[in-house]
Amino acid sequence: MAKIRIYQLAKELEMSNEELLKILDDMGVAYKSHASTLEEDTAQAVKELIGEQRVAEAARRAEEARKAIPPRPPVVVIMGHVDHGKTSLLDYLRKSRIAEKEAGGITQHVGAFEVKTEGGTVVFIDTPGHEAFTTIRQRGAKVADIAVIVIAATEGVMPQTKEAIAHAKASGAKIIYAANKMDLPGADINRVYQDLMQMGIVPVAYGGDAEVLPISAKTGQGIPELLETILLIAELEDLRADPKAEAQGVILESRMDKQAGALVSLLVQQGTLRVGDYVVAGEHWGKIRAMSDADGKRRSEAGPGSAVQVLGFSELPVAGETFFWVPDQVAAKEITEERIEERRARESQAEAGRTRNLADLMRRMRESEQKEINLILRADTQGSLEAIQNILSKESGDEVKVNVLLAAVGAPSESDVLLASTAHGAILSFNVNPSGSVRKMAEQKGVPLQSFRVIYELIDEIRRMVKGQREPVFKEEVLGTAEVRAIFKLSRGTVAGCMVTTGRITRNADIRVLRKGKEVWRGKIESLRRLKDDVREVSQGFECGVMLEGFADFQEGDILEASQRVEVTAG
Ligand SMILES: Nc1nc2c(ncn2[C@@H]2O[C@H](COP(=O)(O)OP(=O)(O)OP(=O)(O)O)[C@@H](O)[C@H]2O)c(=O)[nH]1
Repeated sequence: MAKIRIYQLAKELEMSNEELLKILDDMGVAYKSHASTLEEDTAQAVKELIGEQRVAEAARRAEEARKAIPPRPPVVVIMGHVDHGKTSLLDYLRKSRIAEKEAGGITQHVGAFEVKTEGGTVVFIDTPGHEAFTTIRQRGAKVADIAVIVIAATEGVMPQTKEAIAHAKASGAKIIYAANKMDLPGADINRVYQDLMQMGIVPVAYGGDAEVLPISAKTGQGIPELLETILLIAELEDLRADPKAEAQGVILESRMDKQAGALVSLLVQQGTLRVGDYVVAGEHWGKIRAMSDADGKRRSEAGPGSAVQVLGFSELPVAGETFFWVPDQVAAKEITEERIEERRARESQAEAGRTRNLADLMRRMRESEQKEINLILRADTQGSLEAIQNILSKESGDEVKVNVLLAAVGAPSESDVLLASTAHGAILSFNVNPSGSVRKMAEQKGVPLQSFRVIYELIDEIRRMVKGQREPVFKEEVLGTAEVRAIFKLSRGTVAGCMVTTGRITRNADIRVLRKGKEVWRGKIESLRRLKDDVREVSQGFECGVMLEGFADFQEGDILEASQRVEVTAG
């Protein structure tokens, strides 16, 4: 930057000459008038100073605006190993709130309930376990701010405790550990401490920052302290929500009732939902006709942190879907229709884009410039897990970080697949084989799942992932060709009546339309039929009807060439 006069700089910085002169005075810069020239580095220093001041001012305003938004209650989910007392804890909490009300008060299940204490209100998600929680997370919604991991102090950390911790961590929720069943003679909080430390989680009692609280879901011992800790963490998290904003939140549950119709439970996270409002959730919309809360009371409005059951959806939205307010029916219809169309388009591409193996995952990571590899490790023994993790810790580099979401003994489970699918990760197993149903689920959800028998093969695979050496190489394999013999214009589109002249045509093949040897179009098949039936493939010598996605200008004599991309396994 060359020399500049003060009034020019003031203009450039969009400020008055007086303001700039004042700043120059503060900086001790000498000048005669606003027409004086500034040295290049002085002008630069002024610019930087003003830049900084403006950033600070914007941050201050943003903070002020945030502080003007009222606090909201924390939302808590309870997770843990089977039989460690999740349901009992929820029951205790639910009862303690009912006891405060008049006897005989009705309660209804609306997916979440509030517990009011002197220190504030806490909202508990009413379904124990991490399946429900993960289904919600799968759709991208963050519902719980805090996860309470229940660990029976009679047993200590068990396999599902680890899974629950992994799920909670992946969701970004703050975690509190509740050592339960402390009323039993066999309970030992030290066992819980030790087990957690083995996982690298250091309890406050040992100088770490993991809150581990002794409780009994049976006697209620320690539960007030648990609630206090939840509220303390909530305060530190400074959770806020604007009741004046447009309502939005998460669908917690939905079911069809023979008499009432669609019963949908939802949690309002922002804004205030009112009877008469229109909302969209996923591909469905509703006009709220009535709302009721966990006490069975009719509500005309529900603010942030309220869980309510609503009437007014004609079809069931999926649990975990986020919902949001829209102004009217026109908007509701248009948005849901758009979404349905988008999904259809995605589905037809899904076949091609689905992650099938680690190489696919790598490619996707590179495309999205993801710098972390999320892994779930499963092995036959604790010893082999430790060995793998030891080597792994040396592989994690600056460029790509290997993030182990869960390392556990035993075969990969369906819950692992959910976790990997939400975190866009892969499951690697050593000396343990996933069951058929787990494999199938992984396939459906596009989660790479690979088993190894030799530790070093597993490590090599990860090394390749880290170094990005596993650039997949594809080649195009021609499956067959078909000749267009007749063209039918139907209401649903144009169908090319074809004869398969060589090889075969498959439903999900890539198609090139060749006219006089030249490619005129390239894309996918919309529908492939033999006689009246949708088929997956048609072989040489048979006739078929083909509709293409986005191409209808067939001419008799056009050749459809079907091919598929196959991965050439690099050495
Ligand atoms: N003595 C004692 N028993 C408890 C306590 N908490 C739970 N139990 C008992 O432990 C058993 C399992 O408790 P649940 O609350 O059903 O455990 P859960 O974790 O919800 O189990 P699942 O729903 O099967 O995953 C029940 O028999 C409870 O009565 C406790 O603090 N003290």
